[in-house]
Amino acid sequence: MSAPATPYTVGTDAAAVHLRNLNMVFRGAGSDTIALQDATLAIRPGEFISLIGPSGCGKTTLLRLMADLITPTSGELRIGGKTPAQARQAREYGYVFQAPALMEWRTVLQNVMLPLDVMNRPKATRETRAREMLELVGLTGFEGRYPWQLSGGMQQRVSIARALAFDPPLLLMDEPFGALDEITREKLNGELLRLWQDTRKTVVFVTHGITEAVFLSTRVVVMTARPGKIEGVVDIDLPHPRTQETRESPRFFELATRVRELLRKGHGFDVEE
Ligand SMILES: Nc1ncnc2c1ncn2[C@@H]1O[C@H](COP(=O)(O)OP(=O)(O)OP(=O)(O)O)[C@@H](O)[C@H]1O
Repeated sequence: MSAPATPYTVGTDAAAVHLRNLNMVFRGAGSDTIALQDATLAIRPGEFISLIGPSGCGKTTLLRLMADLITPTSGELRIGGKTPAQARQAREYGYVFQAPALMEWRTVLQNVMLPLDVMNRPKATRETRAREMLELVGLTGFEGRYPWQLSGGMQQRVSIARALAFDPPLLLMDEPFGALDEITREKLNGELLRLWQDTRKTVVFVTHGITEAVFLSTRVVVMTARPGKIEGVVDIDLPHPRTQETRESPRFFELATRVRELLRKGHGFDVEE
């Protein structure tokens, strides 16, 4: 276990995501908000990284910067060696939002096919690919349903299938299971891990849940608010495959405690030894 003061770094080209001294300031009428200050991090291809921290610490801002939805105030950001704008054009990432954001008038199959329609992929391959993705997330048999006919967990699986449809190397996930009950969330955590192992995508996952972060990740990035900063990084050395037993192991408890300590430190609380 480690929480290096300077996060792991690799050469820009080797990293799936590389940020160096990244800053994001939102200019307000009266005051500015430093949403992200001096963030440096390199994410290796195939890693599962969770971003955890209190409300307002810049987790979504960091994800939006990676997705080229906003432009940094200063600093460097590369996605697979490309600028965020180049990466967006090259469709390097899929984005999963907190709310599934499905189109109500399209069936499950049509929702998953949507990005392929937009990209004008050959018609014959669109449906085959969408069906494969639905199988991957365990929704075979539900192709003809409409989003409103599905549970929240199933809707979120459809949005994951949609994000994977064009096979991006990077998956950006913003609290995808935040609105779900604990049991459904644990089930989807297991499914997401299996999917990650099958596809070897790089995943950047925003969460408020310590156990969720520890269970899923190769590393947990702990952030603090006002200004938004990376407080520390915890390596998660739990073996795979991870199961219910993993959650109950002493090592799991130790790692969760380490993440919790960093969160408390960021809040300015005393850290219990
Ligand atoms: N478009 C914007 N304009 C002005 N301020 C913004 C904007 N987007 C975010 N902020 C501010 O930047 C800070 C970081 O916001 P961000 O949404 O990244 O936090 P977060 O860690 O994702 O929070 P939460 O856990 O509540 O989703 C907050 O203070 C927020 O109010």
